[in-house]
Amino acid sequence: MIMNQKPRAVHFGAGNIGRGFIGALLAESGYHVVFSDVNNKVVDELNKRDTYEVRILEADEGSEEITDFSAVDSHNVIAELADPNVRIVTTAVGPPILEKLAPTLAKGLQARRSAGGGPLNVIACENMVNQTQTLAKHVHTHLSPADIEWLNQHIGFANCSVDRIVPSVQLDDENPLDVGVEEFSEWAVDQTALKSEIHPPVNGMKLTDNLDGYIERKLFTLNCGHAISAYLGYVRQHHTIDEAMSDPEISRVVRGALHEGGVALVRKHKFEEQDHAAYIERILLRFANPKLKDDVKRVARQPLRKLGREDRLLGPAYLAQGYGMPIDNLAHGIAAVFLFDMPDDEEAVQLQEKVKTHGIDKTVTEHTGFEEGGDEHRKVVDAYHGLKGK
Ligand SMILES: NC(=O)c1ccc[n+]([C@@H]2O[C@H](COP(=O)([O-])OP(=O)(O)OC[C@H]3O[C@@H](n4cnc5c(N)ncnc54)[C@H](O)[C@@H]3O)[C@@H](O)[C@H]2O)c1
Ligand SMILES: O=P(O)(O)OC[C@@H](O)[C@@H](O)[C@H](O)[C@H](O)CO
Repeated sequence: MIMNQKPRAVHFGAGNIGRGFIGALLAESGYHVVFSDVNNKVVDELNKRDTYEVRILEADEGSEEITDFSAVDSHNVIAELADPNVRIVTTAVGPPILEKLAPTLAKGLQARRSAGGGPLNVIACENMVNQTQTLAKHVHTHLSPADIEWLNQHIGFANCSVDRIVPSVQLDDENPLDVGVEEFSEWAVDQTALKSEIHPPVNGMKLTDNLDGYIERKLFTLNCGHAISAYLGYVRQHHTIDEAMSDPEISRVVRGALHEGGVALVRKHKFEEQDHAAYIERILLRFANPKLKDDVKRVARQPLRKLGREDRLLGPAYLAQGYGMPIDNLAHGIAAVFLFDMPDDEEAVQLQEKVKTHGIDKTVTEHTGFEEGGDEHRKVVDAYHGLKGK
């Protein structure tokens, strides 16, 4: 057992958001952060070095120095999870990875139970609705009923919404761990699901009992506009999001889509109209940040996930439709997803194969739920043909 009195946090996924946001906040808040990653190169670098920098990529550049971290590969993380000094477990690995990570987390929590370890909270910081609950379900499949009972009493699984644009940019720094981020950040956590107080409190973590509002506002606005700018950017051969947003045709569609979804979000969550309009404007400015150099391919990654019914494109489209609002710009953005032809993205390859084999009409129906002959289906397919011809 590791006998260090300092509170520890285990964070799975030492990538962009792991090093650039969640891990950095935990370290700044007084935790020793143990990163767990399957990438041995990152694990070695994290163990070799004492610090890395989080560089703010804005007109007024600044940087934060992150210290007090170590790293383990997934085999050694089980002992870490049993350590009573570990108070919080976070992930930022990508939604499809949570199922793969679950057996290890289950073993670690079993080891914690055997060691008589105390409560802790698990928070999956992934861009998808209720991912911590999804992780909990996967973990349960690897546990006995008695373990699950113990888990229900001692381990909080709290959903969250996490927002900070962290591009995959290789900074020309000497330290490969350095990461570039935008200044803005927001991390909202469902406090109703916590099983123990988060102590020490994490700077910048907002505890809320209205998480649904935060999740939908962020996913259906920031990620919606981001995705549309990326897919249209790809079609119109732009390389980065800021470049795409400087294309008047793209920025018009993105702004239009955010307002279509926005009207519905304001109604559903009873947001103040003016506040939401300001939220949209702030997001458009964030996209235009030329220092981020955020690759359209990163933002467009995994198009099948992004076409999920509760995700950033169809989520706001169905919401707007439900309130009888038009969805012309959202449909335009959705159409562009079917043109994302990226050989090194497995989901893009699958989608392109479907379009080739079944044709665009059927593929749109399968992935959007819009019936052939319906207004929404026609809008998406017409926009697809219009974009394809460009
Ligand atoms: N980058 C952003 O701007 C941003 C912002 C908010 C939320 N997110 C979300 O955060 C998550 C991660 O995104 P990212 O941009 O940091 O991706 P990334 O690819 O930079 O990082 C993911 C990391 O997870 C590691 N990993 C993969 N499988 C693993 C496993 N089984 N165990 C431990 N580590 C594993 C990878 O090696 C990689 O280091 C995604 O869900 C994303 O939607 C990203
Ligand atoms: O991470 P994804 O693939 O779900 O989405 C790509 C980007 O839109 C996303 O990473 C944003 O940069 C992030 O959500 C900002 O908070």
